[in-house]
Amino acid sequence: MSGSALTLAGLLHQYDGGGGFTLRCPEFSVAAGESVLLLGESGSGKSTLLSLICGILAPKEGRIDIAATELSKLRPAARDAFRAEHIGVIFQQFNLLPYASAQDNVLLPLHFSSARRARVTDPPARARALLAALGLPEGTAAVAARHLSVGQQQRVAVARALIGAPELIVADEPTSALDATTQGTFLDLLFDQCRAAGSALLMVSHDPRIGSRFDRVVELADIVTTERAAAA
Ligand SMILES: Nc1ncnc2c1ncn2[C@@H]1O[C@H](COP(=O)(O)OP(=O)(O)OP(=O)(O)O)[C@@H](O)[C@H]1O
Repeated sequence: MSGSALTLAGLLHQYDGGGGFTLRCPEFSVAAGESVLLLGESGSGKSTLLSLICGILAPKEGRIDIAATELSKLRPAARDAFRAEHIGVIFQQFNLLPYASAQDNVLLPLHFSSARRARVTDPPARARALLAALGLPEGTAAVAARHLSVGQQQRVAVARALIGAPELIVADEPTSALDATTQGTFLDLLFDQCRAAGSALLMVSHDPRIGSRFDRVVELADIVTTERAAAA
């Protein structure tokens, strides 16, 4: 499994509440260091699939392998620890700690994973270097996340995902709040950093225009089938 950052097989997920949304993914994989854009309409199940891949949701059936570990076999606490160590997640809403500085937000994953921490020689210096490489103005590292612009918060979220070079970066529409020019610059920086860290990148979006930057573009509908329970 050394050539694969992520492998899904026979996956089945069903939400207990809500509209009875069911998602099946027979097979899908991302190679080590590969960048893949997953395209799908709103409501098609992109975030659900990413939550399964990150171990935030557990599948009813099937298996998820990341970095040669069967994530789907782990209990919730072990899945959280695994995520901290092997996956950098960039959420749609960034999920930054609002009162913590940009630098402290970037350092957060290292508190949850000693292995990831061990891969960074000087964490504060690395956090500042990542923020600078992602285009944060000098001095911004000390500013509380809640005082940063949306674009700056996006960069902090990316630096937090990248620190400690996890095998897989998972990004849920990270450019949705950016204009076209800023989006291009942001993606250049994200790709540079993923390449430097050797991380695979799986990004979901509904915007096909960014596809040319990726090694592979996949339509969600080609890898998953979904069903909704009929309304009562
Ligand atoms: N917590 C939940 N409980 C029950 N059903 C849910 C839950 N979250 C999502 N769903 C259902 O799953 C479907 C897929 O949602 P999901 O967020 O995965 O889609 P998406 O493609 O990421 O959408 P968007 O692009 O708008 O973020 C939704 O239409 C909704 O019906």
